[in-house]
Amino acid sequence: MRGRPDSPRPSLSRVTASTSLTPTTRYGFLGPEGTFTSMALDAWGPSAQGERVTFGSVDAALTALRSGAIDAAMVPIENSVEGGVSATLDALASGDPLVVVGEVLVPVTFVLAAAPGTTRDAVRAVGTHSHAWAQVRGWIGENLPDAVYVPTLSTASAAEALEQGPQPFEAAVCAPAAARLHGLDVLAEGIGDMQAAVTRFVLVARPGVVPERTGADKTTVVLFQRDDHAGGLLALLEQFAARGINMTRLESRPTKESMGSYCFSIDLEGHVLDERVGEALMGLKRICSEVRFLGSYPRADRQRATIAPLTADEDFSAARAWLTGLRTGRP
Ligand SMILES: O=C(O)C(=O)C[C@]1(C(=O)O)C=C[C@@H](O)C=C1
Repeated sequence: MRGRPDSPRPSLSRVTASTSLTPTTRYGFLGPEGTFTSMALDAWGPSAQGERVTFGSVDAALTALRSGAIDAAMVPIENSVEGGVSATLDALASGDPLVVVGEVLVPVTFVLAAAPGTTRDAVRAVGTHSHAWAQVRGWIGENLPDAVYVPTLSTASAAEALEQGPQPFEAAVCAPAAARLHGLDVLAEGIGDMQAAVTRFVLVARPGVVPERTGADKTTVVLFQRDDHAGGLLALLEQFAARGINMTRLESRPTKESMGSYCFSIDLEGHVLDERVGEALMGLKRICSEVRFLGSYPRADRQRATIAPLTADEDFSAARAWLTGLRTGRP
């Protein structure tokens, strides 16, 4: 994993994957139009011809996906300021299997917006999504120190509500596009505490076709340990280290079964069709109580994996051919 960021903020970027998704695919997302999630879906090329279905939460979208009511769902999974999106990580770690088929990076810019004519002095309460609130806390603390926070289902639902009439909040924290869409006045722009904030979204589908290997891929897994013992996490990570596999995200999440019981949600560089990734997954399958495979998919930044010496596909094939020779008496 990388320590400090050393690359500039990405522009909105997408990757389309060759999957079973077609122009008639029904895409679910956290609505209404104007959310950052809707922008992620806009950036997902093939969605242009599909049907767009809005939901009030990530859980509702994933439940609809599992039931077959929609074919794919765009959900936030990671934010450069707030870290992993727990609602998404937890919903993917349990229940009927779902897989990630692609990812989109969306730069996140917030405005403070209100019904026309509202002044900043009149703002006593602010409505927005909890993740957005966490990203503007510093600005609010300095500029509206007495403002009360009112949680809403999304940033755009706060903006939409203000257009409809008086609410328990006078202003919304939302994307500039949502303020425009709902005819709101922008009272302040660029109010995010980190100007370079980016949210990573993933397109999730029911298991089917695995997106093609591109050489610039990620694989997401959730690992459940058999038991709690000293060095348990190290044993899991060794499976990656021994095969030269870099991780891009590692988080522990409670399994919710008992106090102190955690699983590990991991993104790694590479595709399940890469020999080194396949071998690592087999190693994990041996030592974990469950390895939940959440998909291999093209990276949004198209950054190719660095293949460490002696971990290329040919190195694994040569070693396997050698073992076959030994086993068949023809070394
Ligand atoms: O409310 C929205 O606009 C969303 O798309 C949700 C969401 C999130 O869940 O993190 C997406 C991106 C931003 O980081 C803030 C909120």
